[in-house]
Amino acid sequence: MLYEGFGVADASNYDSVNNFAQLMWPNGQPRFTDTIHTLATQMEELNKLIWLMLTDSYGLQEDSLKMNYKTLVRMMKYLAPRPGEYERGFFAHTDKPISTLICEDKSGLEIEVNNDQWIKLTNLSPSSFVFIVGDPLKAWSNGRLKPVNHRVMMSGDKDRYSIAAFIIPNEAKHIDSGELLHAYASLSPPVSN
Ligand SMILES: O=C(O)CCC(=O)C(=O)O
Ligand SMILES: [Fe+2]
Repeated sequence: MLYEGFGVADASNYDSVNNFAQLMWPNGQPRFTDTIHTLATQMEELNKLIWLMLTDSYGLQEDSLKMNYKTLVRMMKYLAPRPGEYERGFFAHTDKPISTLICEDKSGLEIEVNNDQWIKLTNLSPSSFVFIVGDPLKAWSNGRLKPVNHRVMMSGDKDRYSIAAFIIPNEAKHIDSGELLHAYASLSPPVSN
C-alpha cells in the first residue's frame, strides 16, 4: 500500500479527540489526545489568522468570512516508491473543505500552475505550513481566490509523513458572496478560471 492515513474529526474539541482515543485504546491514551488536541487548536488559530489576512487584504470586515466549521486533522503516510520511480501518492484534486493547512516531513506536495504544469513545493522548513484554498472560498470570494489543483508525487527512498488540518463547514450550505458583492464591486475584477 502506497498511502495510508487516518483522520480525527472535530480535533480542536478535547472530548471528541478523547472519545476517538478511547475507541482505539480502551484504556485511554492521554498523550495522544493532548498532542492531537494541541496541534489541532494551533493549526486552527493559524488558519484563523490567514482568514483575517484574506479579509483584510480585500478591505473587508473581520466577520465577513464567518462560517461555522470544525477542524479535522488527518495524519498520512506515503511509502517510498520502488527505486528510481516517480510515483503518484495522492491523485490531483482541489480541496472541498473551506481551507486546508498541510505540513510535510519530506517534499512531495505539488501544485498545478498552468494546464498540466506542476511545481513541487521544495525547501519548506520543517515548521512550514502550506495553506490551500478550498472550493467554498472560491464561491465566497466570487472567483477571486482560486482553489489550487494539487497532488502528491513520491520519489527517493524515504517514506513521507504529512499532517493536514481541514476546515470543514458544519452544515452543507449554499455559499455565495451575496450582499458582499457590493463590497467586492470596488475591488479588482474576479479571477477568471
Ligand atoms: O499529504 C499531503 O501533503 C496532501 C494530502 C491532500 O492534499 C489531501 O488530503 O487533501
Ligand atoms: Fe488536498
